[in-house]
Amino acid sequence: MPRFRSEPSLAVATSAPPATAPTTDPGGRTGTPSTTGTPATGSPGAHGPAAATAAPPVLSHNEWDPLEEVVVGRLDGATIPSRHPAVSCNIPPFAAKLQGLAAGFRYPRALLDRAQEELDGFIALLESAGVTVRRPDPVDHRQRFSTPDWSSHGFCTACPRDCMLVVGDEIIETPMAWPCRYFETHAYRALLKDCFRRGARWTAAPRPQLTDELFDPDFRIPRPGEPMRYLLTEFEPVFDAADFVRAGRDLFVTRSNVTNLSGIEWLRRHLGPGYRVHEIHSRCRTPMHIDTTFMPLAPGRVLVNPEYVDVDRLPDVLRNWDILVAPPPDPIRDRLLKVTSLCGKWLSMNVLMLDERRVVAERHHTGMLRALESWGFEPVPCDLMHYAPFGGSFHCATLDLRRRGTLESYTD
Ligand SMILES: NC(=[NH2+])NCCC[C@H](N)C(=O)O
Repeated sequence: MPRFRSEPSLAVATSAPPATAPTTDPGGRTGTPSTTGTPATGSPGAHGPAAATAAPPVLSHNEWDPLEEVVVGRLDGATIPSRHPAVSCNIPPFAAKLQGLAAGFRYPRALLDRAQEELDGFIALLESAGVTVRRPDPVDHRQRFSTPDWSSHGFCTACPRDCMLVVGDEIIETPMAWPCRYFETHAYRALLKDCFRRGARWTAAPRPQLTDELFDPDFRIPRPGEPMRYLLTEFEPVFDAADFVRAGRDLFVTRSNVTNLSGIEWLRRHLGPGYRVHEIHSRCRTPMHIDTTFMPLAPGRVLVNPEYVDVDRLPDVLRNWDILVAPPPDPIRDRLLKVTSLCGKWLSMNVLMLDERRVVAERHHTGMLRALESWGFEPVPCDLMHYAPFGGSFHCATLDLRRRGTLESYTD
């Protein structure tokens, strides 16, 4: 039976100031042989360029090992998404109206400037913590593109978390359901090719057709109390990377309006018997992306959204985990932000772990900062609230390329 509201001490390596290397390089049963993290561990300059020659370009097994290199999104060229049922059913109703009117236009300066200022601060914070920051190339997302079946404008590259999934030393481009995101990974081609050249495994899931057969024409958002419904059919596999989170050999996924069961099955088969993929049922009626619902923060510790997750229905593998119930988000009063956010209020949960103690969290959400502290984490407050019109916060805005650690099972 899961325990609730754990005491601070559990499962956190209680050593050392967080900036130093972890005391144990968890003497794992099953490290990936070619990539044992040992050489760089403990050397003072392990984060810096000096270590770059030895470091594998892509290696990240979970959401909490010490972060060494990360991709951070970019706002340049951001364009209001083209009209599509997969877009409008996943964003708050008022923002959906505005989006319908302004589709294909650039985001207004008023939204860009304040988000950019916060993004710059976030990047500075990561760099000051010794993390190498990589960026996508700037792209003009107003450009139209087409396939034989449809055409669309682009969207933006604010959220690298959504279009690429890192599992161990592999980086997977995911088959996204929003037509406006079809070519999103092109902004990362220079980065991907560089990682490939230096030894990463680079994969793209089968490119979806995104024709009408994928979208249920009778779909409407279920009312409270009605059974859950999803926009997507099983016409072909689609998924966003951000519907998955990683905890070593276990991955957790939410089925959503951008991730269908075929998409989950594709990834399960692709990863093979070395991994287990567990579904987390979300009660969110417009589900899209797991990282405001279920966020593993440390070995055996997961932050859950009490509105979306029924803690009594979590997969059995979590029975020995600490279930940390997220406190209510602090209300957002800024009207412009409220009507333009593409996200719900639970972005307070969208935190980024620097290691299994230090957690970058939104300065505005004081309830969350306090809760993290009471659970024994060290919150690092930062501002990124005005990024919400572009699709997320700290977790969405990043993609960890390298975290120092080995492949472990945390559920046995
Ligand atoms: N990786 C992301 N872009 N996550 C954003 C999660 C947004 C989520 N649909 C919400 O509204 O709360």
